Amino acid sequence: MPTKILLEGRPGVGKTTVVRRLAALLHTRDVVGFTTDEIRQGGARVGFVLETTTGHRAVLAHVDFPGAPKVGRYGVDLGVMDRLALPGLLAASAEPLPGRLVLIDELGRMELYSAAFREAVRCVFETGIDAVSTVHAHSDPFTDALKRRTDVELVVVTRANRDTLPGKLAAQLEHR
Ligand SMILES: Nc1ncnc2c1ncn2[C@@H]1O[C@H](COP(=O)(O)OP(=O)(O)OP(=O)(O)O)[C@@H](O)[C@H]1O
Repeated sequence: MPTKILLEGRPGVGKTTVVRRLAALLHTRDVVGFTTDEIRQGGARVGFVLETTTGHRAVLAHVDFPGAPKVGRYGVDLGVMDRLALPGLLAASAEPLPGRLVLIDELGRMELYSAAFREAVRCVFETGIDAVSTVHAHSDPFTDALKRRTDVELVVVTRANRDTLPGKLAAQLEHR
């Protein structure tokens, strides 16, 4: 049975750091997916950049982007989800090769504005592929349904466990 792990955490608790460290520890896995990180300017957060595991980067959201959609102060460029985030997820679920692992950071309000992304995530969770995804702690019908799935392990990321989680998860995912 494939391993599906959701890493839930409050904003800024360290979810992206956990999945980046995890990816660096996964020597036997072919990791496909993306992470999102904040862009800071003069100490203030001004946007978010999306980076694929293959090294492609683009600004997903920025205070200077007009939107729509807008999430808080940020205009979101949904084209970035289509161009960068989706192809890897769709390819991985279409052909769930042995050793492949999907990494998604994160299932958050900005990313979930894309209906195509939601559909790609649904495919990943329906297919027999291992997946690790970070997820916001907000209540939301799409992510609430994923969290309720009996085949999903929901792990809450806290300041107390964020340093040990990458190693624990790597051990779980490498010994297969
Ligand atoms: N294990 C850690 N030890 C020390 N600092 C950390 C650790 N993990 C994260 N941080 C710091 O906390 C901040 C937020 O980390 P990170 O971006 O990983 O959190 P996040 O939960 O993904 O945030 P967001 O909700 O904005 O996506 C960063 O400045 C990061 O350097």
